[in-house]
Amino acid sequence: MIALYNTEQVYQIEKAWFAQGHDSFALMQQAAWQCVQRIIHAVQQKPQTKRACVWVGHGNNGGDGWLISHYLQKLGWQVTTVVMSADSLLDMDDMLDASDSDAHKAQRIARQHRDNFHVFQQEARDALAVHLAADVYVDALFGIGFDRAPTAQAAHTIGAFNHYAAQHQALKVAIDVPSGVVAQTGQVFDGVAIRADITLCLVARKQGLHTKDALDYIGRVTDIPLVPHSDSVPNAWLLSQAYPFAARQNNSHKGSYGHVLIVGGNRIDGSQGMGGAAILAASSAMAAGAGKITVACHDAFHGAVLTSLPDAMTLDVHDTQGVRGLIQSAQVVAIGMGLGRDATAEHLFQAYVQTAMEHQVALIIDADGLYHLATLDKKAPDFVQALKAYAQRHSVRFTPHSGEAARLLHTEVASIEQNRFAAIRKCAQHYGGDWLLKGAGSLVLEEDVLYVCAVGNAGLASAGMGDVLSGVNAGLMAQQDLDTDQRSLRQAVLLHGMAGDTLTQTDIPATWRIGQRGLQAQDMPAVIRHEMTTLSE
Ligand SMILES: NC(=O)C1=CN([C@@H]2O[C@H](COP(=O)(O)OP(=O)(O)OC[C@H]3O[C@@H](n4cnc5c(N)ncnc54)[C@H](O)[C@@H]3O)[C@@H](O)[C@H]2O)[C@H](O)CC1
Ligand SMILES: [K+]
Repeated sequence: MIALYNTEQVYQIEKAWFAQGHDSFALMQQAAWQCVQRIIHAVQQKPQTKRACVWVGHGNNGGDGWLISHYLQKLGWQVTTVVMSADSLLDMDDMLDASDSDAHKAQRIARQHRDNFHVFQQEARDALAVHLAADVYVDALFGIGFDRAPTAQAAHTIGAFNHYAAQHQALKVAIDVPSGVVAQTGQVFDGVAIRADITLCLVARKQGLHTKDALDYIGRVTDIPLVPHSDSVPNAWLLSQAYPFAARQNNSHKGSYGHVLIVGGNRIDGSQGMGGAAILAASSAMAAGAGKITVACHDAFHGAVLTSLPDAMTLDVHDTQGVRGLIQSAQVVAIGMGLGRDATAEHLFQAYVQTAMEHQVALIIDADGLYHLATLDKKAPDFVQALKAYAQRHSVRFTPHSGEAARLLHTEVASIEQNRFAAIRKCAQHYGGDWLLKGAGSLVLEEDVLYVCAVGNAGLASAGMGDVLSGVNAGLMAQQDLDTDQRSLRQAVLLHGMAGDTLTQTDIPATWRIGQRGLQAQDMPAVIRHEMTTLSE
């Protein structure tokens, strides 16, 4: 797995390197030289490609850019350097001052050899445009220092970069971070960011490159490590490979693979009801290999459950005695999908979670279960504290999307989205247990280790996909013959993401192809079974 770092950790790695006596400017020279090698490698199929347009900002990312310009010219490339703002240009006496910042040293080297540069916005657009024909566009505007909504000047420059690069069909190479992406959180403001084909990630892989908006801007990420940092503890791990399953023992029987109880699929007076949620969860649990499944749902849906899952047992979700009895014989209870949000549903939720705790049964709390948990956090804090204590010793998984997480933390969705890494840690601190924060680049916090899920796509954001995921989660947790990794929350997230990617892959016959828009939850269980098979070979 690839280690992911937050920006403080990256700065720490660089600081520790300089503290050992290594020169920071030498590091910048090395960074720039390595980037030049990767750029040349990227266009090696087109040997006639020798025109670059390098856009430089006024921080150290810009410093990298000035040196990249200079080195490419030393190698015979025709290079135009576009300076974002005149105020970053050294005036003549600055040019003679050898003492100052790395970025200025870089600029001085580039300009002392009379590299040709143009100041964006100072020259009329059409006058500038004639200099902008190139095969490679290099984004050295902002790196890990970009930490807020872009100023007008930054937004204008980023927009121009994307415009001219597209006009010249140039390869877009982002240095360290695509400008406009916040390296800490993956945020992009109003779609203003460099749409890189390649991101050359310096020193260490930034966590923000793999979650939220960043996924649409990073292109292919290549690491340029530059300094040793194996002793630094990463903030998260990038998950892209699911854990393989061992073949099942011949002398096993379905009892070995656990009994899953799905509690949901309710019908609140007058509503159509949400039987589908329970059916999706149940069929996904079976697809993930659960031995036995019982669905405690509104009896109006028992027929539908049996039609889609003949081997499932059903129970009325309001039959508290019956459900409590069944909880005792289940390995895992997944509660919340389509349970409803009225007072009765809240009471059922609390009663069944209480019973699961009394009988040491594993829990998955999703959807309306999370809704009630957030309400009970204020209304019945002792119950929530008891669940937190229980979650320290037993498997309890919470699987919110950003909206549910916001309600659980009694805050706004925006505050979750602006730092998802911090949000998932707050949830775990407050409620205990293991957490999944769904969304682009889902985050998993399991056994206090943070993971970013690199599989899956926007198609998984459709209705019912969360119910499928809860089912896969329950199905894996129920199987006592699986090891910790194979039964883990991150394994469920990977399986779910892989199924979504398989369903929307483009290199299959058109008749079977499903677009991300067309992806539906009921397509998933069959593919989950397929993924389970490929992981068991
Ligand atoms: N020796 C080294 O330290 C090395 C650094 N590397 C490169 O340096 C950048 C990080 O450089 P830094 O100066 O910290 O930040 P940036 O270059 O990203 O520029 C930030 C610059 O821009 C301003 N700014 C921040 N946010 C915004 C915004 N939203 N709108 C407008 N302006 C903004 C901010 O005020 C700063 O002035 C790193 O990414 C590497 O590329 C290398 O690792 C080599 C060694
Ligand atoms: K950049």
